[in-house]
Amino acid sequence: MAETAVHQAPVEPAGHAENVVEIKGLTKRFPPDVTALDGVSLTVARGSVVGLLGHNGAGKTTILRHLAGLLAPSAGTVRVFGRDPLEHGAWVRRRLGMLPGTAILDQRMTARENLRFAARLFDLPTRGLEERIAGLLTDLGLGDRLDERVSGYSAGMRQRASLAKVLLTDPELLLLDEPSTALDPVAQQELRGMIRRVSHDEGRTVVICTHDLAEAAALCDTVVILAHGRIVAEGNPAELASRVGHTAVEIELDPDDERAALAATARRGGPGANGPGTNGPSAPELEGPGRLRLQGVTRADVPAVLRDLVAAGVDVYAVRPRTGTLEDLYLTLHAGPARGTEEQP
Ligand SMILES: Nc1ncnc2c1ncn2[C@@H]1O[C@H](COP(=O)(O)OP(=O)(O)OP(=O)(O)O)[C@@H](O)[C@H]1O
Repeated sequence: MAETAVHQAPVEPAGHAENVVEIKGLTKRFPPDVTALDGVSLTVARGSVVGLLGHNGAGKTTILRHLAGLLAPSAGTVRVFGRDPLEHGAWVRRRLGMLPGTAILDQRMTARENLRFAARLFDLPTRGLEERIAGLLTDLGLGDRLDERVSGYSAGMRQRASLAKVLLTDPELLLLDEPSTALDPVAQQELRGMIRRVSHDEGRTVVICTHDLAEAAALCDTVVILAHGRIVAEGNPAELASRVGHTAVEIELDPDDERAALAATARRGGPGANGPGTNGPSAPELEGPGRLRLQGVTRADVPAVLRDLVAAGVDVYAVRPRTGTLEDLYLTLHAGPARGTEEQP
């Protein structure tokens, strides 16, 4: 995509602040009684890819809307390229590209026409524009479909054309709101590859909201897990997954012995057994016929677990420790109390 960048619009660079985004104590209340964000502090380093993860309603999109200067904080501060996006809305928006969850293409136009129209709205210079539009769409795999109406595109093609439109202004910061929702696995994979290219290869900073933990693990340098408008965990995906550690054990046994095995292992584990800050499920679970999973059990507990099983007359065929994943941490963190019932920090 580097060859298309030479035709970029002459926007004065945003400066070299190390953190492209700095959010401090951001709280957002919507009347009458919704607290969408509750004291969120977050920095996004230049060139990094940060994923915002969380259930529906956790506050992810509300963060993006503050970054784009579309919402005013109830409390706290937001800085993008060192400036307040409310005060310097046009300046900030000129340097960021937002792919919202909603459609941004006119279905009646072709992809090429959509980008030409956007270029006029953004007042981009016409010199080299046609080559840039064709180059962007080609780079995003739409080279042979440029002149087809968007209404005939698949969901994956529409998302790629939308990304091309967002990249038209050569933004330094990309805000992507669940870009691969509703895409099939192949289209998701393709879009992910393209996001990786425009972020890591081209050095853009990216904030991406996603429900897809595999996507977060594959794309993000840092993952921020939100629950009820607060950050509950933050770190790089591998580091976060390792917090869960080898705290689960999978036991293969005779399916006829499942009930006895559940009874024999029921007292193992317990709240907090998964490590500091976690309160995950600890009851034994059947993962499939003859496959029992014990959460909150470490390697050191295995001999005692086996003794219990043998005493209960259970035939054990195999015991495997299970490495923690980002998904384990996410599920563990979200097993916490519902909004409004949690303890205040
Ligand atoms: N304009 C608004 N008026 C009232 N409540 C709002 C408004 N915008 C968002 N909310 C509420 O704020 C909370 C956070 O919403 P937000 O859209 O940020 O969540 P999200 O994490 O992006 O969820 P999703 O994954 O469903 O997109 C929700 O309870 C939502 O209903």
